[in-house]
Amino acid sequence: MASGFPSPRSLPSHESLEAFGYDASLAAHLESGLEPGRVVRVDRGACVVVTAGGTRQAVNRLAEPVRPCVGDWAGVTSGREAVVRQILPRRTAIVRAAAAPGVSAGQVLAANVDIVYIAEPAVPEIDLGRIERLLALVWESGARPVVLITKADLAGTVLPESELDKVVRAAPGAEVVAVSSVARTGLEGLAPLPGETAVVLGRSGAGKSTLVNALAGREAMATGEIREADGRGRHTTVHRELLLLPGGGMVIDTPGLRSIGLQADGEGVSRTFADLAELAEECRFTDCAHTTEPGCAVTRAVADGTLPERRLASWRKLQREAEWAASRTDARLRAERENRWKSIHKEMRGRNRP
Ligand SMILES: Nc1nc2c(ncn2[C@@H]2O[C@H](COP(=O)(O)OP(=O)(O)OP(=O)(O)O)[C@@H](O)[C@H]2O)c(=O)[nH]1
Ligand SMILES: [Zn+2]
Repeated sequence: MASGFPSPRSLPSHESLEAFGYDASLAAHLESGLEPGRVVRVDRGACVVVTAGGTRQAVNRLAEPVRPCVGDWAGVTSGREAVVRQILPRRTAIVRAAAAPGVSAGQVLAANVDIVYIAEPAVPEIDLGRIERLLALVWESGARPVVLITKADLAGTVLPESELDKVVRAAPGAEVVAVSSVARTGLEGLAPLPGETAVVLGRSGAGKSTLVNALAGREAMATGEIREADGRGRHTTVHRELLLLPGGGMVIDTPGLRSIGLQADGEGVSRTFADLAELAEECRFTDCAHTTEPGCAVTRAVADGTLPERRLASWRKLQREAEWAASRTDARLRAERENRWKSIHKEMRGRNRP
């Protein structure tokens, strides 16, 4: 199903809602009178849900300003078309800052995922900063990141150890694997376990859809050529889609990410730079800014080559961005609170009038 919506169909016998990960703790949140369903495809606002009765197109009738996103568990009423009336609490959510200026709420890229494959191609060159940025997003979400250096077959017979080592050092706490979807290397043991959901994130042309097809064992997603000039992709995938894999896990393909803005100032950045945080504990001053302070363990590590200067700069940049995003969120929440109070006061004044 590379393009177009599926016509309503019944679930094959091996596909039940449990196969998509439905369980008692989700059922506990379902409003009475609604049927559970998982959002398996989102394409410019239109979505497809899978319910016990089959897969069908859905329309959104949610009261709150929440948009269903791929991976969501929904409460629906269903006829020929399903109607989404509730979104069950998300266990995890991959959220990036909204691209549009003036909009402070983030965009949920995928929900209820256990694993995020961060796809970064080995050629023309590995962008460590992009990996760190995505790692911050993933650690923040509650899902487990796995960094995949894709197209390893194009980087010589094996990806040089030194290259891979740089990635490992930029991704403390995360698994790093060199893979080739074409030569089928590095894929063993990669697929999510039965009931688990993975999502692939990365820039256009990183090989996300090719990887999803390799895991699915069929051409489920269309793949694209990359531009000769700059080795970038052409944004072949335009929708987000969840597939059930032969092994029982699920994987979500997504369109190439143009921007990866950080949304919150939580655990994300500090976990991504856990090595730096550990070094900073050894600085003489607890409020060390790691610039010109004497006894700074961070600048010492840069000087003796154990910490790449690039990584320190990347940390500063992402931290500043996350703090700024958090302060904007605070300002927005404050404004919303004030507006709510204003309208309550106005209403009370109206009521007290004789
Ligand atoms: N040699 C080689 N080429 C690959 C590999 N994986 C993907 N490619 C090629 O890279 C190009 C882009 O792959 P896609 O899978 O379409 O990339 P994508 O990340 O899904 O791109 P968008 O859908 O635009 O976001 C295609 O020409 C693929 O054949 C690989 O492991 N080895
Ligand atoms: Zn310091």
